[in-house]
Amino acid sequence: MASTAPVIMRIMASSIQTAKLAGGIIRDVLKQGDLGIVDKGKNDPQTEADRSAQRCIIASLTKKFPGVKIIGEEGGSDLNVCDDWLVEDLDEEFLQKSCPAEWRDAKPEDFVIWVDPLDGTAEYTQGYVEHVTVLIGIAVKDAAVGGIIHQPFYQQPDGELGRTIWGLKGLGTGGFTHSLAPPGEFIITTTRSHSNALHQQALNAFPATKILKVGGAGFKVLQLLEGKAHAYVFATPGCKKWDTCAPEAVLEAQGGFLTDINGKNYSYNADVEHVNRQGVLASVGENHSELVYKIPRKVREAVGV
Ligand SMILES: Nc1ncnc2c1ncn2[C@@H]1O[C@H](COP(=O)(O)OS(=O)(=O)O)[C@@H](OP(=O)(O)O)[C@H]1O
Ligand SMILES: [Mg+2]
Ligand SMILES: [Mg+2]
Ligand SMILES: [Mg+2]
Repeated sequence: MASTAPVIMRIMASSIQTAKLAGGIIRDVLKQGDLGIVDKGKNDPQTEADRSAQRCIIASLTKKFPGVKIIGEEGGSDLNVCDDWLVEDLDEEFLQKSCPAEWRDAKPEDFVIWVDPLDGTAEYTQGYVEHVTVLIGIAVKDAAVGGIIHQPFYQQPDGELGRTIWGLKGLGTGGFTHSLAPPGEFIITTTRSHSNALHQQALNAFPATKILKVGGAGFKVLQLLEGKAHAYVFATPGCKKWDTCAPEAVLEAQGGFLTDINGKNYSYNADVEHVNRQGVLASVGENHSELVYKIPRKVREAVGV
């Protein structure tokens, strides 16, 4: 029987299942060995895994939600996919949850789904597979509201590969255990493949006890959620709306913040510029605005207030 749950609950439940299948495709491409790397720009690779995972996600979500706008990192995809790549089912456990009142009446035309089929592509090609995530972000009008972060290479205690983290503002999060980062330290997580002089100036302004250089916006936000870092700093343009929509929604559903370096949330409607011009600053604590003011004015002015 078709579910009568509100649209946002069905999009979330379908995205959970779709992200898992996309994760399997990403593992399969690596196993088979020919990554089919194409350079989209400087330090901006695309592989067969990015292309195939995107086709699976966009074809599945388009078929299930024909009235919803979907924007994927890898551009227009051929939606004519084999049945094995079409996800029909919804995550039943998620569907049992109660929909927060604020999203209950949202209509298909209110949504934009931002898809990053493989976040951390540079790291995927270099063997840092634990940094890789599949990101499906759900915006209602301007706001990032729901998100799925799937880690295809996460090893479960029973040996199974992959785990799926979700967050919906007003409902909460699932799929991981939230921990706070160690008090008395200040650990920053940041890019390992897209640094520059401006970004370095911002990093230098923080009293960091440790700097973790890892790939992907999804993985960095997981480090915040699991207490491995206190703040995620990226003080330069480069990452895009599909990098931040899902991580922002999951982090904020857990009480954290993901904003530009001026402390402002990005907009995620269908007409926004894809590049996050004012960088990224994310944290789990209640001192987010203090972090904003640590970034030197000259960095802020160069990136654009
Ligand atoms: N300068 C530049 N050029 C092109 N692409 C860029 C740039 N900076 C960040 N990104 C994209 O942002 C995603 C995360 O990359 P990083 O971990 O290096 O940076 S970040 O700190 O999370 O922004 C990662 O997304 P994926 O392409 O999905 O892997 C990067 O491609
Ligand atoms: Mg990319
Ligand atoms: Mg990305
Ligand atoms: Mg990507």
